[in-house]
Amino acid sequence: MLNTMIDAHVQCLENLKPMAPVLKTAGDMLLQCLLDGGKLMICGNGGSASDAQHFAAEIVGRFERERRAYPAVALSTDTSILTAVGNDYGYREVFARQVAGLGRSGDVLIGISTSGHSENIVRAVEQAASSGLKTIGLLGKDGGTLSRLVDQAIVVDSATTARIQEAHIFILHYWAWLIESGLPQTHGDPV
Ligand SMILES: O=C(CO)[C@@H](O)[C@H](O)[C@H](O)[C@H](O)COP(=O)(O)O
Ligand SMILES: [Zn+2]
Repeated sequence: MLNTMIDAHVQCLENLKPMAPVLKTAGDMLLQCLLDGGKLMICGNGGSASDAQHFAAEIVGRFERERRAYPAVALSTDTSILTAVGNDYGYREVFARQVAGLGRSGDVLIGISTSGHSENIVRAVEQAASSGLKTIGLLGKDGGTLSRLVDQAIVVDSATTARIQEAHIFILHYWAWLIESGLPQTHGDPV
């Protein structure tokens, strides 16, 4: 089984090579947002919530180089907001409500969903559009509903959630590198 998983993982990453232009375009959108004074908002469920938090940490903290902090917020971290909004408005609203409260025109929302169908991500993207944010979907399978809603859809060509998630974190690391390469550096050794 391990060899099968490794082969599928490698194939998923190989399939990203022809997507280089679209991955670069989306990464440049994130970089430009930060250079223009905007912030990144990221949301996902389960493993994708972890990916959202992982990426936000690399933007606010650092990836590989010393530089000033830049703003990125994972919408899966505040349990008081998640429980209040989930309890009062329903789980589908937990991210959209935060986009409504925190999102500003010029910000970018990244919605991460392996199925492309999670309702709370769909609602977050709808809210982002009406609040003037740009949107990127990090998706899988057939891209789902989200592929038709976001400004820039990235669909990992696999039917297996775990393999899609592994490609997603690879893409997020590529974006962290691309963003950091375009931001002013400060003195310090690469990590
Ligand atoms: O990490 C995993 C499976 O590998 C799970 O926690 C998975 O993220 C959850 O089932 C999510 O609810 C799936 O949502 P989505 O990717 O379809 O939007
Ligand atoms: Zn997982």
